Amino acid sequence: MPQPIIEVREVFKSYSPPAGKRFFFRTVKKTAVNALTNINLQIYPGEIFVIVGLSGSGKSTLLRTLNFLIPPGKGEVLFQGQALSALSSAEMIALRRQQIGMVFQSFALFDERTVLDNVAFGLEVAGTGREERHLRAKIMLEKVGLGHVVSHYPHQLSGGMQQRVGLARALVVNPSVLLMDEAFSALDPIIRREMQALLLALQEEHKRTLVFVTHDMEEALRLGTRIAIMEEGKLVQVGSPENIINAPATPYVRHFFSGVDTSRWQLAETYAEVWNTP
Ligand SMILES: Nc1ncnc2c1ncn2[C@@H]1O[C@H](COP(=O)(O)OP(=O)(O)OP(=O)(O)O)[C@@H](O)[C@H]1O
Repeated sequence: MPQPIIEVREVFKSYSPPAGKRFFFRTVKKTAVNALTNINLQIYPGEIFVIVGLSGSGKSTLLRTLNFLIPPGKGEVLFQGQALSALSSAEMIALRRQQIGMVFQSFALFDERTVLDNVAFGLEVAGTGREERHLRAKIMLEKVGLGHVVSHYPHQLSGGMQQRVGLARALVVNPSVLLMDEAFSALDPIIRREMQALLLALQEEHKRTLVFVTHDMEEALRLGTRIAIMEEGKLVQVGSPENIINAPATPYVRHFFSGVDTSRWQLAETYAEVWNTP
């Protein structure tokens, strides 16, 4: 068994309640939300680890603990064996810039920068010279099929194209791990399929570790090497797609995947071919 690239040990996270409100001369007490309860998991190099669950089950909170955007209340997260809680703030910034990239649903592009400069941004921050960063950004944009719009601005692109820019921007710094939070959820179904295919094709070429949050079961089955299912802040099952379909650990998991067309997830590899077909 290889060493995990990320390890989560006994992680808990709760959000404090908002201050009690006075209501008809009584103070209404609100209780804390337990967003994560005793999470233990290992993520291995090169896998696409998908986190699924209903809205509010804790997926985004868990994803953000992996790079300490949300530090856990209790427990520890290790990256390549190193406890994140021990890093200085400068080391944490370097880790997020170089090792653990992130792609959001909202694209989060800079409107006033060209596509090329958006993608080159991470390299610029890392001090890479102009010529080299533009070259690397251009190569990455060609890989995501956007070599023809390098001088455009984000508002000139469709949603799918903007998300490809977001992906290129995250990948150009060559992170070991990429965290993706509902990254394709804002896209229409056809574009979403194309993005999934693109991601699988890029993964074929360069095996990174991807941690992908989605509430879409078919997306989880199509992309995931392993799938983690969350329910009310707890991990209820972690396994391969086959394992989860054939041996759901709880009625919740069975219910979750009921009605999903499981014939399609077996086609995952062929999407890479479809993408490469002119
Ligand atoms: N900043 C916050 N303050 C208070 N409560 C929060 C905060 N962020 C999340 N929560 C609560 O923590 C729980 C887990 O939220 P989280 O966003 O991690 O779930 P999720 O599975 O990603 O949900 P969704 O799919 O809707 O994004 C929810 O009950 C949510 O309301």
